[in-house]
Amino acid sequence: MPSTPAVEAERLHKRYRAKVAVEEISLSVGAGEIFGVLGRNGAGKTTTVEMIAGLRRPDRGTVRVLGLDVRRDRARLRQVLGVQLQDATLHHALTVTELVRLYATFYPDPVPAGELIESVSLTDSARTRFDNLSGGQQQRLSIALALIGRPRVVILDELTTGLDPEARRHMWATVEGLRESGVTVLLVSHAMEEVERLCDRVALLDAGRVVALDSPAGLVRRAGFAQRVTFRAASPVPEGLLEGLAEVERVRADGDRVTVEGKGDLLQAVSVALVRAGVVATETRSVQANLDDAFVALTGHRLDPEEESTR
Ligand SMILES: Nc1ncnc2c1ncn2[C@@H]1O[C@H](COP(=O)(O)OP(=O)(O)OP(=O)(O)O)[C@@H](O)[C@H]1O
Repeated sequence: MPSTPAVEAERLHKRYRAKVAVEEISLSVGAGEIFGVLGRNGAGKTTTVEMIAGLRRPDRGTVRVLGLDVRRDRARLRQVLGVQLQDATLHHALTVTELVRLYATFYPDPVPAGELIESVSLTDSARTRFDNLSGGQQQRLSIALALIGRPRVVILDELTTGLDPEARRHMWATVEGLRESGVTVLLVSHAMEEVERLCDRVALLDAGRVVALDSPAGLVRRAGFAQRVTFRAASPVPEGLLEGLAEVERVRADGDRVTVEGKGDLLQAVSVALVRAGVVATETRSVQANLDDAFVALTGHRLDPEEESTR
């Protein structure tokens, strides 16, 4: 990691009247990283990135972006930092091209309008008013506007909330393109799939604190979670057969339904052992532990409260 981090936030604290939104948060993001800030609604994600962007004053703590003090060096910050926040208030009566041209006037060397619009696949809608764009198109435009000044650091808040699967994949490709051009991305999300796919490292936030910070794979590992293979056995599984495999940590049987937890290539190990023992397995499923499982291990609750009762 280079000596000057792209983003360095130390011991941030923010209270709104009686409500402490951010208790104490410290983050250091390396240049060129895609860094995820993941947590449930209300965990303090938006407040944190607003303080990092210099848009909200922390009650305590400091923030530097590319070595700049975000409160004191605002003019210089504006030239290196692009921000796409939730509920961006844009001029709704302007067309895509008009908005891009307006924002271009804020920067010394803006990306040419046509190129920028093309990069977020809005060329066919260039003459459409903001109001008449779909949700996904509005999101893509707000990202384009965050990128117009060729920023070296970009903050994206709830990138794909409310988008359909195709628009979401499109947005992910846009972020992957940023990685290729060396831009540092701070990505706020409560969608673990998005974070797992895009981010080099992730800070898990809960109740205004960082509860864990690691690569997505590292977080899942640190939570001590296993892969699970489940199947129905047509005949009894010989005792000790699965327990003896190096990949297996735990075996549970409930009638003919067997659940095996373990590591490595568990599915293959279990399948081969069953075939060799002449046991026919049906309805075989393999599930890998994910960030949501890690979040449960660390905080005691799921990322998506609606899923709490269904898993
Ligand atoms: N301007 C405000 N005034 C009072 N309380 C606020 C304000 N902004 C946020 N809060 C509260 O502070 C807490 C953290 O909010 P914040 O928006 O930072 O969380 P978040 O993790 O980004 O959530 P979401 O995903 O819902 O945006 C929440 O309880 C929220 O209700």
